[in-house]
Amino acid sequence: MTDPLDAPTDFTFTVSATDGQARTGHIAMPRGTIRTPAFMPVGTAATVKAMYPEQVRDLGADVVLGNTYHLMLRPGPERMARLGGLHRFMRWDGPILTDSGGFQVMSLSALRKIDEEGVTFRSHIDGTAHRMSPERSIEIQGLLGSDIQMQLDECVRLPAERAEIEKAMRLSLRWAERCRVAFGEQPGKAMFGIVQGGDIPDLRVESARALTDLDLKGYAIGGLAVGEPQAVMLAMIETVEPHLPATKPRYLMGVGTPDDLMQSVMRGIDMFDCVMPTRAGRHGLAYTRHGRINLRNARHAEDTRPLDEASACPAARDYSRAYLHHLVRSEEILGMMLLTWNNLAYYQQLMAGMRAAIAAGRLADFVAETKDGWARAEA
Ligand SMILES: CNc1nc2cc(C(N)=O)ccc2[nH]1
Repeated sequence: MTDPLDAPTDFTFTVSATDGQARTGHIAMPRGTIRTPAFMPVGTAATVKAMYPEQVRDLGADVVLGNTYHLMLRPGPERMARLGGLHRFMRWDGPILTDSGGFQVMSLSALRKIDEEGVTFRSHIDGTAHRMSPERSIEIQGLLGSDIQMQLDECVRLPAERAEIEKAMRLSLRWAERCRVAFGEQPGKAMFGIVQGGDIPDLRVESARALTDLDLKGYAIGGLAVGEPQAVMLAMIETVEPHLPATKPRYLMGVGTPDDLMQSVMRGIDMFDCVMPTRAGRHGLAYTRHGRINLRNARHAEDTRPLDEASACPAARDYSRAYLHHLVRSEEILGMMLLTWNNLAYYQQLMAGMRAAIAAGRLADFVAETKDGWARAEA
């Protein structure tokens, strides 16, 4: 938390160095500074699962993501506001980015219907009916106390026909304008638009150009990491990037693996969120400098080495693989906690490494060295 006396009053993005298409810099906001490229741990239901907020901060995260769909269903936006907002509720005093809820309505709820006005759906928790318009999504994100709010959009799973992708992209553009009006002027906060258009280049360009005309504070690339190969995802980033303002942050939603992050940073992405490190940790998978390790595998049963003796993270440095294997096989809660801690620490170390490499003009070397470390998997 920056000193209130000199905390910025607005949302400003500064690029301090570039290396090819890659950028490093920071977003200054009243609640704190976000170093970019940034990875945002996902705090779905007001918690980064299996982590204390102090740990999330200590491992280098500047910003966390809250899921509007989950929080609007439980505890509810008006109750969250009465309790002082999401920051106080979950004891996170840095910036919080909230998604609009649209993606999770489509992926989690039953009986959902989309029309011009918004989306109607039933809660996956208790089956109650809910309706969310662009205006209500922004209102909910405001009640939560969100610092960076996302427009309501329609994300189409791939593969899909052009007609379906085009219809959803144009609806999302109309909803972007409604969200901009609903958000109004909130100094120190931001609303990001979301580029849609599936895997169709001309629709991606149309979406990016139309959103740029709205002069928003940041631009997300949505509609990816929805079943397409990495090559298609990267091609869409390359298609969209030239049509987004270089002076605004670019946020790639729902991405990704460590390799996805590096390939996307090289193509000009500044912000990421993904459940991969936290979800994988709960399933016994560890991301390390030596590649991904499945601790459920019997080969770790008597391996006294830690995951990474050179890591600054105690979960990676101080516990044997044999112990982690035992915890995972025994389905002990501590196994989920330690591997989640390790994975988030690795993701933040990767982002910090890329920020430094871009500043030094050696991102390509950093990427090659990182991939070489994964390839030299230990015996
Ligand atoms: C895990 N993949 C993923 N793709 C996403 C797309 C969106 C979107 N709004 O297009 C949001 C969240 C997403 N998560």
